Amino acid sequence: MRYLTFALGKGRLAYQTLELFEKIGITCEEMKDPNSRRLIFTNEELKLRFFLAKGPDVPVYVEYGAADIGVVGKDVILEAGRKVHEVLDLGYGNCRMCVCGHKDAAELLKHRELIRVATKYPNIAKDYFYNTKHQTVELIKLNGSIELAPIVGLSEVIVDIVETGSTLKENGLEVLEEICPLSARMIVNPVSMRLESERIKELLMRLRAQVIR
Ligand SMILES: Nc1ncnc2c1ncn2[C@@H]1O[C@H](COP(=O)(O)OP(=O)(O)OP(=O)(O)O)[C@@H](O)[C@H]1O
Ligand SMILES: O=P(O)(O)OC[C@H]1O[C@H](OP(=O)(O)OP(=O)(O)O)[C@H](O)[C@@H]1O
Repeated sequence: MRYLTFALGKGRLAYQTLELFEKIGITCEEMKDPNSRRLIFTNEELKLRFFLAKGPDVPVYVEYGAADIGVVGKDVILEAGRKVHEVLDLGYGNCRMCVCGHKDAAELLKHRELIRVATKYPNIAKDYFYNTKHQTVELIKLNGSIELAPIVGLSEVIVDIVETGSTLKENGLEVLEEICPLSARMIVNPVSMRLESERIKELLMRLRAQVIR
């Protein structure tokens, strides 16, 4: 039997992903050691391999088949636009992709003015403004602390993740429009889906039973 390989997004989602796998009897204790520099972990008994990767790299590993399965946020899947099958909403990492800014920027959105939009997610922002809203905007790609942009005058609005809303509140900003809800998702390589369909279906069935609870 060949190994099934999993690419798991590092960061916020990693702990809950490992917990979920543990619930269905897939354990990888070594992965939890924060001091380990080891990159890939094997469960010989179940013929599984796991590795943690930066979120945006997960769909890349899965599209190329270097990983059969990936777990990553919906935001990353939408932004990456890779040829992967999204098979399951895992029900954690819930947040929203939103257009945010100072209250008065709502008028600029309403009148579809040519505004600057700062974001870590240019593809999601472009799709929203051009295809959903039919509004021409100037996109500015940033890599973090996106809320700074409207405060220092880099842009009128931002497109970013909102979870509790406290980052916005503490910086005098608010949600102006909601783009879509987000959560952790499981993705599968299309070829693996066919070649390993029995193993993947069984895994999905067991995961679904946990997710619904
Ligand atoms: N408050 C939140 N902020 C950002 N992401 C969140 C939040 N809540 C849930 N998520 C989900 O968790 C995923 C991973 O978030 P995390 O912050 O670890 O990654 P990241 O934003 O790529 O981090 P970094 O840029 O620091 O590497 C996101 O892609 C998103 O789907
Ligand atoms: O609604 P909240 O609960 O406040 O969460 C949302 C904030 O968290 C994320 O930032 P992150 O902590 O990943 O840092 P970053 O801005 O450097 O990416 C996101 O980009 C928002 O800034």
